[in-house]
Amino acid sequence: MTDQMLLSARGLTKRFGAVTVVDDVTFDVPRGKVLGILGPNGAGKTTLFNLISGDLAANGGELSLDGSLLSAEPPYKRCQRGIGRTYQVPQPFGDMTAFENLMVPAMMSAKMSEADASEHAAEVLRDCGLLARANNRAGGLTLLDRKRLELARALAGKPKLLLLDEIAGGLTEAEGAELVSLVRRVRDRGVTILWIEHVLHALMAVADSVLVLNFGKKIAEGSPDTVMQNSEVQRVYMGIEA
Ligand SMILES: Nc1ncnc2c1ncn2[C@@H]1O[C@H](COP(=O)(O)OP(=O)(O)OP(=O)(O)O)[C@@H](O)[C@H]1O
Repeated sequence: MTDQMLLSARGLTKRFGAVTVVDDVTFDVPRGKVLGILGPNGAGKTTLFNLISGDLAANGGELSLDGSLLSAEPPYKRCQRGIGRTYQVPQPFGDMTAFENLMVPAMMSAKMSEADASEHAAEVLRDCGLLARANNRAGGLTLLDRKRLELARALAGKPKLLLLDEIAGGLTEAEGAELVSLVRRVRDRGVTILWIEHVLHALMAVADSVLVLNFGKKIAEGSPDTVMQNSEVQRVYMGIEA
């Protein structure tokens, strides 16, 4: 590993009972780059995120961030170390406003003062197209706005590593293009991103490289073009037989 790598995984393994859902997975993510994660349903992609965010403990292997091991640190510690994530099913504090939802990670994870957090929260809401909803109760937002809020909450904690779990599904073409441009802006500010996404054209528009999982094992890794031409990826992910 070199100091150009923000995140490194070595032999990462997770079992549920007798089933190994993340199987000896090794990869590096260079700083400031976007790594796309692909794989069929049940391949272990979200479980991989849960291991990185600390929502689940691994059965084996090692993860390091910024050159130091992420051992048994709980999720809130990992947030404070700069890991932010979205969940497939948005998890806002439903009774708080959109703005208040952002104040929590800005103050608790990014450790900002109330005044700085407030300014940052407003900027993130604007970036994510939610400024007009700042004072709306999160639980009353539409699904699209809850998805935007999910991303905004992750950004409000000022992550250096951002884990995006299927944020493009169900968007119109224009909304998808807006999302791609937002992810690019975030990357251009120096944030390193891992993005699980089935909406391939959105992912391919941003990803610097792609890693493919199948039954928990890494089956391919490389540039988007190379990976999409890989015959095993075409077979397991796109159902194309050679
Ligand atoms: N807490 C759990 N207990 C038992 N099995 C689990 C648990 N979480 C996930 N699994 C199983 O682990 C496997 C991998 O699930 P995971 O959600 O990581 O897949 P995925 O690649 O993210 O799928 P999708 O694209 O459908 O979101 C699946 O077979 C799933 O049923």
